[in-house]
Amino acid sequence: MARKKIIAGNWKMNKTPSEAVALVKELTPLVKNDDVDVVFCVPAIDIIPAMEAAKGTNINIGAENMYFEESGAYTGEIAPNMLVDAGVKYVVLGHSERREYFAETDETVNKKVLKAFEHGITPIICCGESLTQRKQGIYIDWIRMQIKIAFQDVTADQAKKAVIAYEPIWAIGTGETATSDQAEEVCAAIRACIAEVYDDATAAEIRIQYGGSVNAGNAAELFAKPDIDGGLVGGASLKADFGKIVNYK
Ligand SMILES: O=C[C@H](O)COP(=O)(O)O
Repeated sequence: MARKKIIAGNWKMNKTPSEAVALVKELTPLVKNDDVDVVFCVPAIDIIPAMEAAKGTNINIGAENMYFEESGAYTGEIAPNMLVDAGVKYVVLGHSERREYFAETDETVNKKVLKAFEHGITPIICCGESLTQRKQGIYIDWIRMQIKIAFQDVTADQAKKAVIAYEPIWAIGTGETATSDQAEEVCAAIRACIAEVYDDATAAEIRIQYGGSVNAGNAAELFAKPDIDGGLVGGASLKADFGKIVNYK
């Protein structure tokens, strides 16, 4: 069975609620494509208005983060059942910006992944190496470690539904995209790692995205690779270009 592509925008810390509604409306006619799962991961305050604006369209609204506790004294955090109640089906977890600026670790990412599955939310689990790690030639080992920890105690049935986003840190927001061969090498290694941890059937089903300066000009080549099942798109998801990325063929 062929894997359905999943192309997600990660808006990061951009767009006020009213701007979010306007952007969803602007992009709605441009991102129609039944062959692709389309997700807009938006700031927490934008989730409800964006969800309302996306009603009746093929756009899924996702979150950019979530906490791993159910409720309580965690000022500023968003609980999983808050996302569920708002209709959220996808959540980005372990983005390199969360790891760099907000001290997220592989262990907290794992807790969040388990909690997302417990609540029926599909995690988009981010991994990726720094430029130094790439130059040192240790990037595959690094990413395998990130994956193994992120999936600790995750069952094969859950893992099949997960989405992994391979995002080399040196390619994020820099305009420097990994070549399609570089991206495919790592996405294939991630799939092999999943096969080792689980089995071939799980590896065949899990979807792996590439993220890092994806744009309308490079999406088709990246998404044509056998182990790349779509993209996690930052900057280009905030403009009409996102329509071209979703309709890359
Ligand atoms: O989550 C998305 C990535 O960080 C990629 O961002 P970018 O497309 O702006 O490079």
